[in-house]
Amino acid sequence: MASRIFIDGDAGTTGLEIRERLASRADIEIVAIPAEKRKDVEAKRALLATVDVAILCLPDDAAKETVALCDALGPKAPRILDASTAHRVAPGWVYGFPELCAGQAVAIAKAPRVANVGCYATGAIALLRPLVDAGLIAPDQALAINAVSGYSGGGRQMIEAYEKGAAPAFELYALGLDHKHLPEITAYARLATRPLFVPSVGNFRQGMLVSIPLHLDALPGKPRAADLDAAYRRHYAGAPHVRVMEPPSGGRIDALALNGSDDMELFVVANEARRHTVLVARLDNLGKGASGAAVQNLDLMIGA
Ligand SMILES: NC(=O)C1=CN([C@@H]2O[C@H](COP(=O)(O)OP(=O)(O)OC[C@H]3O[C@@H](n4cnc5c(N)ncnc54)[C@H](OP(=O)(O)O)[C@@H]3O)[C@@H](O)[C@H]2O)C=CC1
Ligand SMILES: CC(=O)N[C@@H](CCC(=O)OP(=O)(O)O)C(=O)O
Repeated sequence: MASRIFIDGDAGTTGLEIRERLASRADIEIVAIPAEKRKDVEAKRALLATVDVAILCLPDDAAKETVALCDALGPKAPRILDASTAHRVAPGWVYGFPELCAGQAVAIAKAPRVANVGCYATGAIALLRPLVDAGLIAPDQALAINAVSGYSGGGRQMIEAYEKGAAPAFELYALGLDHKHLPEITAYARLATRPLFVPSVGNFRQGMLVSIPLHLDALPGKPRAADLDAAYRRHYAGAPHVRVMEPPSGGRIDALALNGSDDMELFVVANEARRHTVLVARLDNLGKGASGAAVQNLDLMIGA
């Protein structure tokens, strides 16, 4: 029997992308609230009681409201996959990043409530966690993470601002140094010291790079860049959506090259003579950074 899925927030950027990815699936029945009632609490409550999984593609406060509606349904509550930031480090929720560590995909498959990983966090944790687990980065290492995203990462309002020419071509933001992805990056990369995170947004719709510069001599055991690359290859062997790449021959990495894909690529670029390296993750913020990851998690949850 097909799994019944309700996408709460299906008119938004992430919701629409998920709907498109699921539209042709015979094993999934998408159920929806008529557009004019899409924020109506009673209509939501009634539908939630009839579905297997609710996927929340809402601002954080609205996601919390829908979770409260589910709580009130008791045994009739659907399983939840929340794409917002609201529950990523909350007790009782499983973090929706199947490649995080051995056992994470199984935990997602069984979980009643899964918090889909954040877009920047996907790149940052993918780069950091295997190296922390391998003892190549110390949990208390002083780290700085840089990133650039396409403007669709900011949802409908940012998309509208860029598309009417009312936004700068490129800017750094979150310069209060307290971006909303820092709690999940710190927790799931197993860091004891909160990293610095400097995101930026540019005048292109989608695409993302997350990069972490490191002095090799500041790392435990003073490894070679090849040791970091080898740790990634061990960690991601058999992961269908993550590829460890050779360093780019021209010394450049295009942020848009994975657009339209649900995969992520990792690079270890280095100047070994200088003992410098930069770890880079490339992804589509709407693909592996959001809707592609959500479908990957949903497939685990429904056993597809
Ligand atoms: N864009 C991205 O790259 C990523 C986004 N996310 C997360 O996904 C969530 C959605 O983001 P995104 O799709 O970008 O945002 P959008 O602003 O594009 O979409 C959000 C949608 O939710 C609707 N909405 C707001 N309140 C309610 C409600 N009470 N009931 C039903 N619908 C409601 C909005 O309608 P209206 O506009 O009319 O208010 C809008 O259609 C956010 O939490 C975001 O952090 C996660 C990963 C990446
Ligand atoms: C360009 C831009 O504004 N990006 C958003 C992050 C995208 C997003 O919504 O992230 P989640 O995966 O956590 O939902 C931001 O920095 O707030």
